[in-house]
Amino acid sequence: MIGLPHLSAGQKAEVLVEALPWLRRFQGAIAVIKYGGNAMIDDELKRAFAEDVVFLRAAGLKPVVVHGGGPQISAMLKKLGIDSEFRGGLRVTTPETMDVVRMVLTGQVGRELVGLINQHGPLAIGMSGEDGGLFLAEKRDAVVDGEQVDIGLVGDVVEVDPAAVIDLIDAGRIPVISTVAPDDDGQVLNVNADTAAAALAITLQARKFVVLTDVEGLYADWPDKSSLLSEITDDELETMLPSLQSGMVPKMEACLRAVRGGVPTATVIDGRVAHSLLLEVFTSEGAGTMVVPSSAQNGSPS
Ligand SMILES: Nc1ncnc2c1ncn2[C@@H]1O[C@H](COP(=O)(O)OP(=O)(O)O)[C@@H](O)[C@H]1O
Ligand SMILES: CC(=O)N[C@@H](CCC(=O)OP(=O)(O)O)C(=O)O
Repeated sequence: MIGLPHLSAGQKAEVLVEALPWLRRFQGAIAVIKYGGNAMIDDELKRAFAEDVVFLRAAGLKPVVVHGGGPQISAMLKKLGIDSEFRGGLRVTTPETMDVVRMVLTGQVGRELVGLINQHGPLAIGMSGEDGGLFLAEKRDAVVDGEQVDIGLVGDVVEVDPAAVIDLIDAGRIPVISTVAPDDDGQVLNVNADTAAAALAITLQARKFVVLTDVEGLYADWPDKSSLLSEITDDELETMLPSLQSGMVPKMEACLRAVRGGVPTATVIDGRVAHSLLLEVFTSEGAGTMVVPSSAQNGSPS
């Protein structure tokens, strides 16, 4: 975990004052926050994430957490001696793998996050795409070197019924969502968490979509560390998408989809930095890479 330098009283006051316009701008706003499994590195970081989410709620935002758990699923599959591979950033999912995905995401990762948030009060309620008809999924292929490849029980969200999530938000709760989702026949599919989070952000008309991962943001020329982008438009991102690799493919596709779907900004931030979520929401510098519509300038808060 990366620590913060010691601040004087004056510097602390400055930080609080700087937050004021952002607190005003985001009063009552829904923020969909995707917490990637690769960013859940240690207990302290997970605790800091839970604090940030509770802070957002206390500051008058309406946070909705959508979590991943890719590394946690891989660890469990390994423990059980089940082979697993990714194609085009998506896990090849057999029926046996699907059982493990569901168990780990909903029964392990989701439970842990709910527990951490609820150390601050009875706020978080865990649910999956199966609960209250939240997500309807449809089987999808992966695209590898321009070819469609069958990757088994993997789906894309095709419909979102946000009623259950809205009920929770209206009751002052923080929904914590895992992204397994049934298809039309009730077959449960493995849905990439970035993809599902974007679909939910669009349906909820979220004012912010923030994705926590294990890099500083999007690099124009990965892995050249000097090529980190602080802002990119949706059109620029579309042009760049075919050159992206591995987990960045579904992640940046999700950001593009969210912004094109009406979410004002989508930001990829470094989940390995404690409280990066607060920096992103409440400071003028922000954090990570922000995707903005080509037609809009992000600018400063009003
Ligand atoms: N252009 C790029 N910019 C940043 N990261 C990239 C890029 N291309 C590939 N990556 C890789 O994508 C990873 C993030 O995706 P992923 O591992 O799926 O994270 P998460 O579990 O948070 O969804 C990074 O750790 C990095 O190794
Ligand atoms: C289809 C697919 O790849 N599903 C993902 C679901 C979890 C996820 O997306 O987790 P992260 O956000 O931590 O990557 C998987 O099985 O790993």
